[in-house]
Amino acid sequence: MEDNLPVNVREYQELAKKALPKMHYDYINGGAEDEYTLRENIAAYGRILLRPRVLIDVSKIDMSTTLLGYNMSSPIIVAPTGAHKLANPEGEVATARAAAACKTVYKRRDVSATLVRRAESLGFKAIVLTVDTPVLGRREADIRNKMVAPRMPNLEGLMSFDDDLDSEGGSKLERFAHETLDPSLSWKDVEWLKSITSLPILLKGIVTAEDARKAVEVGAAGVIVSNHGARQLDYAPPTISVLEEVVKAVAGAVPVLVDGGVRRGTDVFKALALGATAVMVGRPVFYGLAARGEAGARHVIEMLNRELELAMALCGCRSVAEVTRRHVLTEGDRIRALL
Ligand SMILES: Cc1cc2nc3c(=O)[nH]c(=O)nc-3n(C[C@H](O)[C@H](O)[C@H](O)COP(=O)(O)O)c2cc1C
Ligand SMILES: CCCCCCC(=O)C(=O)O
Repeated sequence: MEDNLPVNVREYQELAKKALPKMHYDYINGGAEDEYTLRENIAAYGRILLRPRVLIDVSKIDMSTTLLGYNMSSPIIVAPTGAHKLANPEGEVATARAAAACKTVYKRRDVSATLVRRAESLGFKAIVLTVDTPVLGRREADIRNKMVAPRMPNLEGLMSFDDDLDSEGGSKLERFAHETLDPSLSWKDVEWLKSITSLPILLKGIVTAEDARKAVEVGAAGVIVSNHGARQLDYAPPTISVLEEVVKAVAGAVPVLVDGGVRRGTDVFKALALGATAVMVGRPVFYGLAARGEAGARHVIEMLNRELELAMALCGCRSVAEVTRRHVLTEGDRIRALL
């Protein structure tokens, strides 16, 4: 075992910053425009307090849960993210064990269909359709750094990558996204996706009760409360602040997942208490990967799991099912208590 291993996600973030070229660190770490939502995704967790229960035998903690009928050892999963090679040469291979998702529908539906077929034949269990990225958010650090579009090996042979994309205007990634992403993406495309696959489809990027209800209506198998890690629409609400609204709207019809700003096991605990079935982490995995390769990514996930286990024990919860709404005190709760 190496000496002086980081003891939390934030320390991994510091190591990642030292390890990576500025352009790559900024791409991974940055958010859209003023980065209000980026800060708030994390800060909003800080405004939720825990209500521990005591004198409960917590000598055995079971963090296992089920999602779409599959057993999982923990409710923490890796968010669908691209470009892991920016963090480490091993890239996605190093984090693949935890990943089970497909991504955005592209302008070229034939490309999307090929990716879906590939996912099916490789034994993936679900498709994640990212619905918050019809166009790319304005990431000013990438514009300043003239961010070069990362290689996307899964698209090789399906799309052309022009290395000479003119970066005069700033981010080459933005240019690539402009050519690739489909701003006309709409609810009917969910129908289309459903028509070409029997895999369950989860919609990622829902932050309102209205869209959550629609997602259930069109037959989504799950809803992911996400603002894309604050990389798309700045001033979108921090995800933990709208999780409960979405959970209520969905009313148990499908599982609700959440991501954005999760940096501690206590954050995972808070999300579970507010009704999430599972919680996804994006940047923390990149930090681990950048700092220590596959071992770092694994350590980050392990640390979050151990932190969750501790939070459960100290709150008197022996299983995920025992984590309830009564275990957290939100800002809203505090305001209502004053009225
Ligand atoms: C470097 C990077 C690449 C990402 N790529 C994708 C992507 O290709 N598709 C997608 O739906 N979300 C993508 N995301 C967003 C994540 O899935 C997730 O919503 C977000 O990272 C969660 O916030 P967190 O980083 O604070 O945990 C990406 C995020 C990062 C940081
Ligand atoms: C089709 C190119 C866009 C890739 C964007 C990756 C991503 O989602 C991100 O947040 O960055």
